[in-house]
Amino acid sequence: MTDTALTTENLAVTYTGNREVEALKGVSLEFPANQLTAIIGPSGCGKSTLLKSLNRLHEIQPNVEITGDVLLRDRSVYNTDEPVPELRKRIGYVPQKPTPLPLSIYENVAYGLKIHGRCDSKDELDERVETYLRKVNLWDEVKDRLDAPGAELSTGQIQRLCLARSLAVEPEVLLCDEVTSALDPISAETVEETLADLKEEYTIIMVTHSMDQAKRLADEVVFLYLGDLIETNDTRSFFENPQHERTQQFVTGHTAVEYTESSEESGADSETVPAER
Ligand SMILES: Nc1ncnc2c1ncn2[C@@H]1O[C@H](COP(=O)(O)OP(=O)(O)OP(=O)(O)O)[C@@H](O)[C@H]1O
Repeated sequence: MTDTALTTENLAVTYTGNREVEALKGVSLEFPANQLTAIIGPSGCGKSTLLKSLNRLHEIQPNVEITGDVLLRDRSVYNTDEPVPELRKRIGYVPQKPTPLPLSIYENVAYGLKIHGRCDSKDELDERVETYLRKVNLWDEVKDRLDAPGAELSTGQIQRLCLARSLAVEPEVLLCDEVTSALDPISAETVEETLADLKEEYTIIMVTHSMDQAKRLADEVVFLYLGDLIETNDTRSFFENPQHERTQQFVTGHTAVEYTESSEESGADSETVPAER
């Protein structure tokens, strides 16, 4: 039986600013543990909204209403007294544009370990920093300059440093928001290789615009369309034998997005929208 790390129960998110946008319309899903799930769909279909609502990140913005629930294992993410920063430690988030702390490479990784009192001695801290830098395949590139500012690294290296920083607080789930899309192709490939290694050990949920990346990396695929969950399946079945007509259109690059206020806002139009960016 598949072990489920995270569950959404009829999760609905509405932005209530100048215009009301139903970004997610009652999505019920199970994310399997120690696997990588890719969330895909046309622009404006609710991918980022779903990802951010998994660890309550969307609450940073004003005018957002949410109903339903998210369960981490069997504990509610929304109906809980647990402070949100503690929750976000257990469900980490890696953004599209990586931003290192204004600290050294070493301190970028040590920061979370120190704050959460996870190391009793300097030796242990050194060991843990090395462990996490190795996990993201960065150790060999930085071991001789650990005191250099994190910001001096290349964008691809910074993305891996940010991954190491997220892993250092030992999250149960890692949310990755288009983490390769701001990178040059070689850096993107290196980060992708790192994610392929990490998925053996971590539950990763990743938003991607690239179907090729989803095919290469994902164990499971979730397909959203205008805020609705259309189909979820293991990656091979999803691409080789899509069950839903909309999925078939999407995987063949012929998704026609209906003209709605929300699709207008997100830049989609009524013409055929290419599935790949
Ligand atoms: N802060 C906000 N206020 C109002 N509407 C928003 C807000 N954020 C997102 N939306 C709208 O909610 C819908 C879903 O947006 P979301 O960013 O989740 O989609 P997405 O699939 O991640 O899009 P993309 O692929 O373009 O990044 C879109 O119609 C978008 O315009």
